[in-house]
Amino acid sequence: MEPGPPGSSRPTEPGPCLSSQQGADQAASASLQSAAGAQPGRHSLAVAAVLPAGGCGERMGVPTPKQFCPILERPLISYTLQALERVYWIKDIVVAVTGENMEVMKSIIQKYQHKRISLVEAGVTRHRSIFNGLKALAEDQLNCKLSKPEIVIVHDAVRPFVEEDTLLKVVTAAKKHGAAGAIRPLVSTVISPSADGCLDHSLERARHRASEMPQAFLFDVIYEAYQQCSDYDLEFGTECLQLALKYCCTKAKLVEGSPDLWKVTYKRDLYAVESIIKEKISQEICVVTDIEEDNKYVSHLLEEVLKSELNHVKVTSEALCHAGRDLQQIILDQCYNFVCVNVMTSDFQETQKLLSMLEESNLSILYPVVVVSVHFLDFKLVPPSQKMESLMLIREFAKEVKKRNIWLCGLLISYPQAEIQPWGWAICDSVCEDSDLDGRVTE
Ligand SMILES: Nc1ccn([C@@H]2O[C@H](COP(=O)(O)OP(=O)(O)OP(=O)(O)O)[C@@H](O)[C@H]2O)c(=O)n1
Ligand SMILES: O=P(O)(O)OC[C@@H](O)[C@@H](O)[C@@H](O)CO
Repeated sequence: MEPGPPGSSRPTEPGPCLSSQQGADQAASASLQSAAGAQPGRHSLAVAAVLPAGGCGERMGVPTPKQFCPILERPLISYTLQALERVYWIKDIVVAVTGENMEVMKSIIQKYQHKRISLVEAGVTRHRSIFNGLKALAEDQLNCKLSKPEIVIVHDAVRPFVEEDTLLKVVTAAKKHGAAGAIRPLVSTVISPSADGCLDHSLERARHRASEMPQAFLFDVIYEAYQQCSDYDLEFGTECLQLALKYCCTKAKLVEGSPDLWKVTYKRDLYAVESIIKEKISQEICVVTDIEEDNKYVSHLLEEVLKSELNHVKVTSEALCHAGRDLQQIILDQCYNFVCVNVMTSDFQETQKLLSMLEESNLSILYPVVVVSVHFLDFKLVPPSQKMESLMLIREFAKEVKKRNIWLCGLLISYPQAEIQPWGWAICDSVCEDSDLDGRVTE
């Protein structure tokens, strides 16, 4: 399932469009329309976005342009596209990529089912890439399916953590002031060196801010600015707000942005993005079992242990049966971590049912889903050799489902039937298909 057309249900958290967020989105849209002077239902504000993604990522120091560097096996730009797609009142997203990366970009759009995306050729500088995106929106080009928006958002493709409320703030401010941009407090003090490489003067840090993204403009303002822009500015400029001021006398409204708005520039930033994403999608674990009394008892014990061990994580449990309607809701609410309990059985039937449901939901298109298949076997009834042999079958499952971004591992708990305690897991043998799990399962 992928993000739907505007007005459809939208997820509140990152991930495919699975959960209904109609109410909150309508509230946001109403807020946007009313604040922008437009009337809901009568005159909706036409908003589009331009994403410059034509750089080579020199400072990243790797062969792959940073916007295409993988985070949890998915290109960085796909996270940014998904963040913008969650905002259904952005009607078009124009991405500027180099000719050599056009096919790569098209394959990303297809694989992750991105919608409302149009591609234009990037320029040799960021400003030229942005200008090319604006030209596509200005209906300057023949048979172009895009229409000119009232407001255009400009957002770097390498800033994946942009939230709807920040976009709403800059768009609302741009409607009123002609231009708006997100800012953040400076971390380091800005200094000005003299010609001989010594300190000439420093700026008072408290009186200055870092210019971030997103930025938003009345389309006519920023388009006019780019059309008037000198070659020098197009070549060496880094600030769109400055172009609006210099060429259109438009003073941008500055909007305080959130800490996560930073631009991925150096290699360390990739590790930070991965860590933040893992944290976002590790907020809930669902313990899944069938309705057998043994399983329900063990499932309850397991849930209690997880709740006590992982107090920052929401732990829920659901029965796999009842046609899975309850579990469907858990999946719709975008839980990405599942523990499937199998007591005195190692045929993985429950786990297979869960895997099938997860594959049907398309939940793992955008983020990896972790499934831990836990097998409680009474070692007096099941000889050790047989228990490990049956568990090894899970490796084959794991290889197969990994292709669909589902990370499966097995945990065998051998115990004497009478001794299973909420805290006492006797002997654990685990079979993990992929070491990447460590960052998710053990947290
Ligand atoms: N000719 C260019 C240069 C940059 N960008 C885009 O502008 C955004 C911010 O630019 P920056 O962080 O400087 O990206 P790079 O130029 O790729 O990085 P570097 O300066 O390290 O090469 C990025 O999404 C980048 O892809 C672009 O569309 N066209
Ligand atoms: O110069 P770079 O292309 O690295 O980065 C562009 C940034 O300057 C820009 O995204 C913000 O400062 C807001 O304009």
